[in-house]
Amino acid sequence: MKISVVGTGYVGLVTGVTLSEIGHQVICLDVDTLKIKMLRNGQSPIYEPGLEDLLRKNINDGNIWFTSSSTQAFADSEVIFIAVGTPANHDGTANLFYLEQAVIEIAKNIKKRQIIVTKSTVPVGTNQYIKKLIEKYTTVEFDIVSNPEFLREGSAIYDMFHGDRIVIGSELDEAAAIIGQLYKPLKIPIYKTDIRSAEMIKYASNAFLATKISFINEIANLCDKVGANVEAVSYGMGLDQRIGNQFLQAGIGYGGSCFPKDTKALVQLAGNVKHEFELLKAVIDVNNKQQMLLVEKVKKRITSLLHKNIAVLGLSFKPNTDDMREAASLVIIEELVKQGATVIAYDPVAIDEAKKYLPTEVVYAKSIETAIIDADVVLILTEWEEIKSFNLHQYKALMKKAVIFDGRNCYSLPEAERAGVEYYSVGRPLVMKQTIDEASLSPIYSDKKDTTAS
Ligand SMILES: NC(=O)C1=CN([C@@H]2O[C@H](COP(=O)(O)OP(=O)(O)OC[C@H]3O[C@@H](n4cnc5c(N)ncnc54)[C@H](O)[C@@H]3O)[C@@H](O)[C@H]2O)C=CC1
Ligand SMILES: O=C(O)[C@H]1O[C@H](OP(=O)(O)OP(=O)(O)OC[C@H]2O[C@@H](n3ccc(=O)[nH]c3=O)[C@H](O)[C@@H]2O)[C@H](O)[C@@H](O)[C@@H]1O
Repeated sequence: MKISVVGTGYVGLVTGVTLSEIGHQVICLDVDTLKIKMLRNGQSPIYEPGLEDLLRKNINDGNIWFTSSSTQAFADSEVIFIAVGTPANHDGTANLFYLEQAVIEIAKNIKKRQIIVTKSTVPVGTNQYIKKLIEKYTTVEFDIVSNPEFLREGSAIYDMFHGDRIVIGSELDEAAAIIGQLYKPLKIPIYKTDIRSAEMIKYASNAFLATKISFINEIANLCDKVGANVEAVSYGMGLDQRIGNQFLQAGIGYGGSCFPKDTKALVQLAGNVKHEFELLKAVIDVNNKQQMLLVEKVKKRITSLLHKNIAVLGLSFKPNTDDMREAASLVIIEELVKQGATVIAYDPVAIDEAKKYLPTEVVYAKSIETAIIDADVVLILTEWEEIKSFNLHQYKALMKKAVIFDGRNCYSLPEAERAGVEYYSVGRPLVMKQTIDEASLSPIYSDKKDTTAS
């Protein structure tokens, strides 16, 4: 099939490359000419495991092309996928500016009947709006399909080939059948529904996953106070198949380009129809507090952050991506810098991207070793494999005193105990075996016994 994809970001590029891999002829359009230039040279503008190899293979096989010309992009297309960004406005509503621009370009340039598929995450009712907008600019016939995307960054290619479901929202069985057929080689279950329900499935799914995370983070905070271990708790909960073991990893809260914006957009959407989504508001609130929790623990431990060297390991919002959008590290590092600390940051992949977002005072290290060597305290913010597998004994060997605040529970407690480090994690008991300079230590968990007993 001849397919056009509008927007070559995480979703557009991965979709385009996947569709080309399963036998379609794909042309991708982006207004960012630099991206198009890189893509034509077989270079992926984003770090996504497996993406660049698949991109090059399909460029060489003549299955995928890149352009910044709308005329060229829609000259032969039968199906057009829209995958432009829908970021949050200041008030939390979805910003549809890029979508509107893309839709107008499509409407002005299509010459024959098309199926226009919305992959971008859009509020319920947007596809209906898109339909009306297109009709303003063209008399060419077209059908609208909502086909929300569920891939995760860092495992996007895997997810495209192994997704749990493909949701197709359409008012016309024929259009839904064509899109279903297009995806057939992926052998992923297809769920066909109406357009509004498809739009809602996307927001409800992200909101539910965010709820699971905030829930387990609240349990973790409670575990901290009553002396339980959240790892054991989430494992025990997850054994119940009705609960499931995924998305119960406690930490410093969710970040990324979607959970934060989509939860806010759903609250706004509910507000528009005079429905107070109290539960989701609490989920967002818990997440905002969770991001700062580690800093509060550090402050309790070393009293003042002024002139302290703080090593931060991991900057991206999750491992295996260089995406810094709404990463918890942004909020945490900004606070550390504000309090007068010197931040030495390390990330295996995201440093170049991080520099665009972080305060200029931040110093970047080329390795974990160089980041921690002069540090008073280490903060682990992203569970990259390299960080998780870094030997705990190295902290002990390299730092004057190994004080680690692990926001992602990367190490087991016995491991930390054996290494003799002072180890704070999320929702798990403190490990503090080494001899501690009492003068610099305030009793962060000194009330724990009392609380447990009460
Ligand atoms: N990033 C993710 O993991 C996922 C994102 N989504 C949704 O997919 C949509 C896209 O997200 P991302 O890929 O992360 O965005 P992105 O910001 O990475 O990419 C968007 C791309 O669209 C291009 N663009 C903007 N206006 C354009 C226009 N008029 N014509 C052509 N290109 C244009 C931009 O230059 C950019 O390259 C959003 O609605 C997002 O919520 C859904 C599932 C997963
Ligand atoms: O709409 C989207 O953009 C996508 O949003 C998420 O994908 P993504 O944000 O790429 O990554 P996740 O793996 O979901 O992680 C999101 C955040 O939650 C955090 N998280 C995740 C799981 C967990 O148990 N605990 C936890 O704190 C991660 O560290 C990360 O900051 C969803 O998982 C995708 O299905 C969806 O398509």
